[in-house]
Amino acid sequence: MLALHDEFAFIEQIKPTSAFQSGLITGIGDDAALVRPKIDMEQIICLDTMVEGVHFTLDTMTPLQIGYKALAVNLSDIAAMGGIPTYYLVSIAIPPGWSEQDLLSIYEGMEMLANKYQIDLIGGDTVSISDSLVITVTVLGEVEKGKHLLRSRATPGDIVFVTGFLGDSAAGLELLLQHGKDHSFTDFEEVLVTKHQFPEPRVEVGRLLAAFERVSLNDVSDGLASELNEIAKASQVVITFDQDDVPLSEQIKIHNNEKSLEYALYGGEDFELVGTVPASDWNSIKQKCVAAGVIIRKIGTVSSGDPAVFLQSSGSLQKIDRKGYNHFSK
Ligand SMILES: Nc1ncnc2c1ncn2[C@@H]1O[C@H](COP(=O)(O)OP(=O)(O)O)[C@@H](O)[C@H]1O
Ligand SMILES: Cc1ncc(C[n+]2csc(CCOP(=O)(O)OP(=O)(O)O)c2C)c(N)n1
Ligand SMILES: [Mg+2]
Ligand SMILES: [Mg+2]
Ligand SMILES: [Mg+2]
Repeated sequence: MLALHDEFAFIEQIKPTSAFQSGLITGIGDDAALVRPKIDMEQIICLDTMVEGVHFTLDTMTPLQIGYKALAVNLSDIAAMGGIPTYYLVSIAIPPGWSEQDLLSIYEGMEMLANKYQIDLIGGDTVSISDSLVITVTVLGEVEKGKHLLRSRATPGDIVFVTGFLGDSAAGLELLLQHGKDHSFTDFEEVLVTKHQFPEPRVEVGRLLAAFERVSLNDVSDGLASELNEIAKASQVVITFDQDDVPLSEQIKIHNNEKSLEYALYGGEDFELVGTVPASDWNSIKQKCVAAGVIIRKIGTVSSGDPAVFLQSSGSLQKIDRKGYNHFSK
């Protein structure tokens, strides 16, 4: 079955009829989009791709969830820079077998977040492909001049923090691969599965952190071990975190207590934020997160030395390498 009869008729259907952003000059319909950047802001630009068979299958995610997550993972990268998202573009390569309704559902999933964050779809590309669906979302964002958050700003003496719970998405994926998305999951399994299908990008936390003087920040796409190593390397510091402080949900402990730490360290796709701040800012940050309804936990400290990450558990220290999700070593 041909996915679409007419590429142009499809584009007409997904074209927004109104805009949230006042800086939008021309969106969908010309050779390129035109936007007017705000003079006192820096522009942020990122993209992430999701590939059928690699990031999702139709057994793990509905078309609506695929769309939602393709935008969510990019909003997570904007959050990790401390930014406000503004616009997005979508490139979609569609194989045979996908109905027009499936494709509209993908866009509906993206719209859920676009409406929440008041961001405009301003362009993209629609092409055919032989086998697997590929969706690439580009997000533009902005941050006050000098207020962007980098991975490279950790300093000895900082505390290390992480938002939310880690590992739930990987545990949810395991359940989905085992039973398929149409299975009737128990309530606690449903929490894990939902975390995999509808991750919440931590844009509000990124914004509140951007008000602080010095924060290093990264989002958890490939697992805590990988992200902490990225901060350690970018900042040229040592990070030590405590096994007992890794935030694990009640649900993951019920699902598989023994493997829960492994999911948290190496599973990925949590899309929480991990970073470091001066110890003097910690209480204030914690209070602001609590007020915003987001869990945030201190998990470790930063010290000087050759870049490395260590896990502390019952008195012993274990070096944690940059293992985690890697597209080319499985
Ligand atoms: N094929 C590519 N061409 C150019 N830059 C790339 C490519 N792949 C990744 N990057 C860049 O490498 C950096 C790390 O990418 P990635 O690990 O995917 O980041 P994240 O995990 O935050 O999404 C980013 O700055 C990204 O833009
Ligand atoms: C069917 C299926 N198999 C495996 C996974 C697990 N998985 C795929 S990509 C990925 C890591 C995150 O993706 P990546 O493209 O590395 O994101 P980025 O770091 O660029 O944000 C994980 C854990 C999945 N989501 N779905
Ligand atoms: Mg990426
Ligand atoms: Mg990232
Ligand atoms: Mg990413």
